[in-house]
Amino acid sequence: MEDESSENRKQARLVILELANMISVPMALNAVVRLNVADAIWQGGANNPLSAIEILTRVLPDGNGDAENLQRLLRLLASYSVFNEHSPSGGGERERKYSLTDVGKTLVTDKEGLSFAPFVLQHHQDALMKAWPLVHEAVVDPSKEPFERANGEPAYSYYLKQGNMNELMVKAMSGVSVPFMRAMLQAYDGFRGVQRLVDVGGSGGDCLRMILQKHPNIKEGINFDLPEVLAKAPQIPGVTHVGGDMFKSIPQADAIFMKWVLTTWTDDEIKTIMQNCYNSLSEGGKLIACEPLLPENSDNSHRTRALLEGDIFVMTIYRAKGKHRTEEQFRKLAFSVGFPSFRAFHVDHFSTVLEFQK
Ligand SMILES: C[S@@+](CC[C@H](N)C(=O)[O-])C[C@H]1O[C@@H](n2cnc3c(N)ncnc32)[C@H](O)[C@@H]1O
Repeated sequence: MEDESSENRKQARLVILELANMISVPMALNAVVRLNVADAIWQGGANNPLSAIEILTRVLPDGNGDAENLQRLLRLLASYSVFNEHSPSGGGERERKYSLTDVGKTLVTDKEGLSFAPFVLQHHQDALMKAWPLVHEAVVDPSKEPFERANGEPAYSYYLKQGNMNELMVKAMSGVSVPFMRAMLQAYDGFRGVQRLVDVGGSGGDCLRMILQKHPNIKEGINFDLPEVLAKAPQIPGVTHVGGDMFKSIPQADAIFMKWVLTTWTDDEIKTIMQNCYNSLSEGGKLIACEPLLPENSDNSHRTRALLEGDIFVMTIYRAKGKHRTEEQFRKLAFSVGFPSFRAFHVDHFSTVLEFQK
């Protein structure tokens, strides 16, 4: 019989209870995003510490709402570094005040109307939430992903049939992709000499717009995505919209850009996409893909956890055999369709630039 009073057992019981209640964390995050708490605290850069009552009067100005319950959410999220908690007079429930940490600031709406908030909302919509109790089914039978089991069809086609889901997806992608692209374009100069660039799965077109701004040598930029997605995408000077299916063919180019596209598909599907890229590239042309890159070793760092969590998200929502891959797995896939040269540029902790040259 184990000694339940030993430190090891106490720790073990604590950790399993923390894990069993972990759902409180993303749902609390989703709640503060729905309430628009980050913008309420930020107030044009003031970021002054505010009590839950003060925040509540900003997010629900009609005077309704429960400040104590808001504070319970803020406390939990302070323990995950989303908010700083200030208790100037050593405690007391009404004394606690909250400001935004660097993590919390990612939820603040910027001048372009973007932030990470739509990504949080996008991940917690009803149709996606319905898939999560079915994760074990991806082990029992991976022929159908949990999202499809729960909703009767695959995620992308489901989004397209629900206009608001498609719009939220585009907004979520822009909010996450724009800051990444700023960092990526500072560190990576592989677009030099490119004249005709196709962005495969370009969504709202932000990535392409930013690449063209930085590299005026690119004379022609093509946003290639599903026609239904492009129908909602804004017109951007210098960018042509071409609707199509990357599994059939991709417009000719001397470089192809692709961000967060390969990850959601199976190995066989990736080979088809990469083969179509290879066929459409001129000799010496490049496929520049930005994808999450899984580390070889498992540990408890933020990076490894964020990438492993994203991997389970892909398995649950997009394809039971779609996944985050290691550098070596990408190298093998690329060689198998004929790309002789491959380089990885580590410009970000989550996504890596993978350059495949024909
Ligand atoms: C995860 S989003 C990435 C969007 C954008 N590249 C970014 O990172 O901000 C994947 C994109 O692939 C597009 N897509 C899905 N299936 C496609 C297909 N068969 N052909 C072309 N694009 C497709 C989706 O519409 C979506 O815009």
